[in-house]
Amino acid sequence: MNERASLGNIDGGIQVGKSAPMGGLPRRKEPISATGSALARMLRLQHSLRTFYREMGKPKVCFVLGGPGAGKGTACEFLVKKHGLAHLSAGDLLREERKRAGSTYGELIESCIVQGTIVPVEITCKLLENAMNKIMTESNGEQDKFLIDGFPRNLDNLEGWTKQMDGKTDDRIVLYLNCPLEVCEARIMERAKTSGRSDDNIEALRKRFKTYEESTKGIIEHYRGIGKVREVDSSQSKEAVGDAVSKLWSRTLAMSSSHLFLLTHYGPVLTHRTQPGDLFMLIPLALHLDNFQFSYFLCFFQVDVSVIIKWRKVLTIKRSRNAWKVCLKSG
Ligand SMILES: Nc1ncnc2c1ncn2[C@@H]1O[C@H](COP(=O)(O)OP(=O)(O)OP(=O)(O)O)[C@@H](O)[C@H]1O
Ligand SMILES: O=c1ccn([C@@H]2O[C@H](COP(=O)(O)O)[C@@H](O)[C@H]2O)c(=O)[nH]1
Repeated sequence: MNERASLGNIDGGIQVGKSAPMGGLPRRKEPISATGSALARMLRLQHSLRTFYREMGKPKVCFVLGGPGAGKGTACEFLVKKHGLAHLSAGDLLREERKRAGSTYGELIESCIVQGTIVPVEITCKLLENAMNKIMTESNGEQDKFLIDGFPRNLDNLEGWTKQMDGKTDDRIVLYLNCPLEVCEARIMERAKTSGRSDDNIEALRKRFKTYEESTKGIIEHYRGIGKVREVDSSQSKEAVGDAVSKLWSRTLAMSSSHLFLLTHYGPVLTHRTQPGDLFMLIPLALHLDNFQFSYFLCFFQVDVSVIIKWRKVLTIKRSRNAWKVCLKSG
């Protein structure tokens, strides 16, 4: 499903964010001795679980950046088709808002687009937030992975997003499509023959290039500095770029959302990063380790079955009533 743009306007008024999937920790079966270290472990565990569930419930975001004509929209469409992600193009949302009857911001948006300058973040951010909420609501929370194309473009965007979204999203990575501006120019001039866009002409394009060089590149560098940039050479053919972004998605994004964690009083005892192609199952697990005294393990996860199989040297898995039980092998 291509969910590009056409998804909301500023008056949409839907609340952002969705609550964590679980309210709190499960009750333990046996009391633990109230020593200081046990308490410290408990608190640490509680803290990691809170963080974990807080992050789990948030929409996951991949920003897609690159010069005008670098192929952001094209790459996003590919990812939507191949991986079923939701695609929000900030530019498309602004163009949509510009033509909405009665919009307060239509003229301002048009003037920014033609001048190649950046629309104030409050407007763009609200449009993005409304569109994300619409998708999440309509999919009953199932669609929670978003490609945000062409945003954040400058410092105002970056600061505004951080402030307005206030940790409501899990901003995973920035997909940077690196393409020489001469290539971008040739592509846009070709697109201009049919696009009908008021900024697809050489005069507006030069202004957009200037804004890109002066403002957007700094944002990409900011993200690179914190290790979030994944770069693809988008001067290649559409197929090659599609392949590259798809591999990136599988290796980086899918992996980071599919850890197997077993959490205990002692903190996480087992984590594993899965490989592309692993089998995933979404099963609520109540896990017990028989040999531990206070043994409430928990998981509400994407569990990679092949990982469990690898661990079968030390663990066995039994089904007991409605729960799966993981037991240490004796001997
Ligand atoms: N790898 C590619 N090789 C050749 N042409 C491409 C490639 N990727 C995109 N194009 C073409 O270049 C034009 C611009 O692509 P696209 O709209 O995806 O870029 P964009 O980065 O989203 O642009 P903008 O920032 O202006 O919205 C389109 O006509 C598209 O078909
Ligand atoms: O976050 C954004 C995104 C876009 N704009 C304005 O829209 C045009 C066109 O954007 P495309 O991504 O090329 O569709 C851009 O030049 C800006 O004027 C914006 O202000 N903020």
